[in-house]
Amino acid sequence: MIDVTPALAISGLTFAYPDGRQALFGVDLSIADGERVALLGPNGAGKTTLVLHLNGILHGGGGRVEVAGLPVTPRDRQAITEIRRRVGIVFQDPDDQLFMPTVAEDVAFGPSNLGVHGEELASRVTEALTAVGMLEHRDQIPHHLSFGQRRRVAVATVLAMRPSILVLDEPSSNLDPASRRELAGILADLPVTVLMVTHDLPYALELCPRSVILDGGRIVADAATGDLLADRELMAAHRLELPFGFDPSFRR
Ligand SMILES: Nc1ncnc2c1ncn2[C@@H]1O[C@H](COP(=O)(O)OP(=O)(O)OP(=O)(O)O)[C@@H](O)[C@H]1O
Repeated sequence: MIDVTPALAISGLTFAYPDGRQALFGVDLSIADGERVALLGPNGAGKTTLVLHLNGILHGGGGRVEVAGLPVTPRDRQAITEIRRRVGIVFQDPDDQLFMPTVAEDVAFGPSNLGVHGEELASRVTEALTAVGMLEHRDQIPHHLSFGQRRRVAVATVLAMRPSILVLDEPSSNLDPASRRELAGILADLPVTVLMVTHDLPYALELCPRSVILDGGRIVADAATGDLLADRELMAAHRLELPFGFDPSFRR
């Protein structure tokens, strides 16, 4: 039988911060295994709030989040450890994720905490660093690398956990054009389900066949990325702007 359990299933997710500000108003989102989806929306739309629910950092509102069929239940420590293995979040600032003396040790840190050791650990480190084109830097001090290289290593630290879904928060931010393009090539080849939060609409078009627009804590559109970006009224209504001169129809 074919397994049709979605990689991510969110239903009726609501959340208000302790100061009373409601950030999510009943979000429903299902992502199939192997899909690559961009999460778009203006500042303050609720994108980060949504992402922080995927591994239980934020919780306590209404609704349900399931990762590969496993409910995100933050009060169950064993379940949440498994969820944090399954949901790999690459935060915007790689320095939030790199703190060991060498690149290889940073990549080994997560899996070794889960009890992976010896040859299995070594092969995961090699595999993850190879996937991001950073194997030759394995013995370097992370903070001696360039920003773009550190972002790639941050992606490797998450890949080494063999996540069922990779969540990328603004992966192209602060990269020069060549690094941005190289990272796109790396991300396009990863055999993993991806949810990418981005304001970089050409990047969304290049990497994600499907996009979801979140605005005011609600999903307001969910369609093929090319179709969304070509809908000028929809884009303007949600403060989404393509770079000057960029024509999304060229890429479809
Ligand atoms: N810690 C907090 N306490 C209270 N309100 C918050 C907190 N964090 C975010 N918010 C509010 O929740 C709403 C959603 O914010 P969120 O950071 O999720 O938006 P975003 O879509 O990620 O924005 P951006 O594109 O600017 O990163 C905003 O109104 C924001 O002011």
